[in-house]
Amino acid sequence: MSLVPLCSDLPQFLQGYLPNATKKETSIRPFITLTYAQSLDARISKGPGIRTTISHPETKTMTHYLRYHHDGILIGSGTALIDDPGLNCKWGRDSLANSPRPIILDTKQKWRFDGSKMQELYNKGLGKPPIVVVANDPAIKEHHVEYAICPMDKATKQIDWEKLFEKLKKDFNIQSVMIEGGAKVVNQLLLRNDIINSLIITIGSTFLGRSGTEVSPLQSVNLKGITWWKGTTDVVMCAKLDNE
Ligand SMILES: NC(=O)c1ccc[n+]([C@@H]2O[C@H](COP(=O)([O-])OP(=O)(O)OC[C@H]3O[C@@H](n4cnc5c(N)ncnc54)[C@H](O)[C@@H]3O)[C@@H](O)[C@H]2O)c1
Ligand SMILES: Nc1nc(=O)c(N)c(NC[C@H](O)[C@H](O)[C@H](O)COP(=O)(O)O)[nH]1
Repeated sequence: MSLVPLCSDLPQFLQGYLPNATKKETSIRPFITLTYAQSLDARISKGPGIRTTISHPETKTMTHYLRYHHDGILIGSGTALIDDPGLNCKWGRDSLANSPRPIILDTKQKWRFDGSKMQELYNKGLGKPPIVVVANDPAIKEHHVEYAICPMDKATKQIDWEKLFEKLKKDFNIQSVMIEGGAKVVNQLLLRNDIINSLIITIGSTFLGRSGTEVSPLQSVNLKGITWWKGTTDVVMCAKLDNE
């Protein structure tokens, strides 16, 4: 399905929140944007296993514009398994060149590239092959997939985000990453003002109800540098996570 044109005021609205392609990034980590679409009751889907459209076509195009500006796009295995996303970039002329590298956080190796929409796009020359994040040398190695081995923290049984992003930059030359969900990933990273450079949230004018998958971090989070855009049915908020 093709995209509707990008709203003319969105590039300027987003400008201060995107990685600066012309400025040499000196940090040991890539520029990281956390982005997702939520309902008015802070749900990102109708419930476990239900792929749910929240964004208006205008903000869907904005998501592809954001993909255009990043080297990598990271999602959790939950999203990969439920949504079977393509994660390519349909904005601009050259889909392959403009697409970010998909990065799937799948330490339990449940997701397969084989048979996925990502593979279909890769085979058609419309998307890049993924990097799968694993904790140990993978038991199964799929053709065209690269693996980022990132040890788990023994206490939390989670990968160390800082080490992962450092690895993505050092070993895969990923200078910017857009994080597109899902809830478990977003809830962790909303607390990481030391890692996240920009937060871009689309809010759709719908309620998804209490059985929906909720985005709500463990503790309160303050924002700064807040700015809003208003579309036909959605609003978009850009902000930075505060250090307080
Ligand atoms: N509206 C949106 O913008 C949006 C975006 C993405 C996903 N979604 C929805 O979100 C839902 C999926 O969310 P979810 O929370 O179930 O899954 P998720 O995508 O957050 O993936 C969770 C999985 O990722 C892995 N993971 C996450 N953090 C990890 C860490 N620190 N270390 C190691 N592994 C880690 C684990 O395997 C975990 O089970 C789906 O319904 C999807 O449609 C909505
Ligand atoms: N911006 C946005 N609005 C939504 O309404 C929605 N449901 C998502 N969800 C993000 C999730 O990761 C999806 O799986 C991918 O957006 C699908 O990506 P593709 O179009 O297949 O490339 N994102």
